[in-house]
Amino acid sequence: MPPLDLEEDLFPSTPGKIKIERANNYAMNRSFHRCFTSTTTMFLWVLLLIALTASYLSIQTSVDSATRYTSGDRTVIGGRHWEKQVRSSAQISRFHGMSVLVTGAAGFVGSHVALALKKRGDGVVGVDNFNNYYDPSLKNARRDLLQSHNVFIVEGDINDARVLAKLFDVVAFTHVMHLAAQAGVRYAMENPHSYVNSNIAGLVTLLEQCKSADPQPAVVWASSSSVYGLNEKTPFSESDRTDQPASLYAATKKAGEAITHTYNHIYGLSITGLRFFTVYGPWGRPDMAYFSFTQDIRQGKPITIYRGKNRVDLARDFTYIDDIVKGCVAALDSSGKSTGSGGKKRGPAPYRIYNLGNTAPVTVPTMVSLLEKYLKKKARKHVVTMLGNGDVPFTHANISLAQRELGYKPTTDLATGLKKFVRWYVSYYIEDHGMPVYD
Ligand SMILES: O=C(O)[C@H]1O[C@H](OP(=O)(O)OP(=O)(O)OC[C@H]2O[C@@H](n3ccc(=O)[nH]c3=O)[C@H](O)[C@@H]2O)[C@H](O)[C@@H](O)[C@H]1O
Repeated sequence: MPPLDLEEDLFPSTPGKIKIERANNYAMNRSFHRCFTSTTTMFLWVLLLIALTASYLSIQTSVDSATRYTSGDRTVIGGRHWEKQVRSSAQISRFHGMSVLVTGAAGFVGSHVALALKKRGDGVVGVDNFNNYYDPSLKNARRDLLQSHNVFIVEGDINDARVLAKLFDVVAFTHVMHLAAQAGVRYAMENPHSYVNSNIAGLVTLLEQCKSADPQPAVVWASSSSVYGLNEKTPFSESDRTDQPASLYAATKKAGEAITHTYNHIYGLSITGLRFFTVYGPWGRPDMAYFSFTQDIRQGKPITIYRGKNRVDLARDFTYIDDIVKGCVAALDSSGKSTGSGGKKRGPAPYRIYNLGNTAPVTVPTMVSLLEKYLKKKARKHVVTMLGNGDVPFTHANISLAQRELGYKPTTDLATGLKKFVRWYVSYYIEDHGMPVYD
């Protein structure tokens, strides 16, 4: 009789060292036979696998290129079902309504703007690449929210000209609200190319599509307060210099302003750039300080607070999301028409830039005390001198131009806005997941 543990002995834990010395002849013959049979079977399986892979690849290359793209719910991009969803989402339900393509629609500002437009009866289609710069589950939740209001988000990248072309084939967008971007000031030191890819290459791909479209849409897009860089004159006005960016993020936004200007000049695209000032609020970005501080304070983890030279506190003109949404919608409403079509300019078109800030800078330590109050928990603060990481010491918007031309008037101070944020945070992360509200 063969030893009971024979198979175990023939497949020892150290690969390549088969302990045959304990096996008798009977076992060797049997194992040889088994080995032979299993090698033949394995060979047949490998053949089958190769055949399957080859036929799969040939099917893939022979079908229409559009079928290679699938949306988040596996809808084939360019397919009939996809087209139906896009058309339905773009349906306008108010007199003189717009049809707006919102890029970055699963993002923080994008999801809020898309919803606001849809609620007032505009047609809205979103596009977003659902990247993992921060937790994609938050982006999926925003998508679900929009879906429940019949806003469809196409899962695609603004660098993908074919996806954009298909969207414009299906819908004659009157406006593009371009909010897709690589955000974050300090992350640019870790991943510089993602900024160039999204904020420059992606922007150009989108503008190429807009310029070729007939009719051309008007474009409103997100620039940033960071273009003011190392300026010391406050508050920051649109006419101030923007030639000393402190981060690559800022540099790509500044480049975006120059790039959009050329598309306005050469092709007659109506362009409005909005310089957002540290936007915060419910459904916000987890990479931003107010959000990550909230998470860390709740979990009893230490937070790092940067401080400027000479122990000066850093300050931001924190702007609440609802105010930003009003500014975006007003910019769309007042954008004026693009004059070109099919790549040809037919006359001058508007080129505008506005600050959308709150005009009330608040220091970072004050922001932290507000969070402590609403979370009913003290932060474990670790204060360090600001590193040379792209940060600027303060921001402060002069919003008189936006006030005059867009009727923009922010109404939410940081205390009120953070309270709303914390309320959302608790309901989204804690109550919805059955965890205790406060530790
Ligand atoms: O207006 C913009 O154009 C930008 O706004 C936002 O950038 P910022 O104003 O830098 O916001 P955010 O990171 O929340 O840091 C806030 C403050 O907390 C300080 N900060 C930050 C992190 C930390 O660990 N500690 C700390 O003290 C930090 O030093 C700073 O003083 C957007 O992220 C950016 O995408 C862009 O839109």
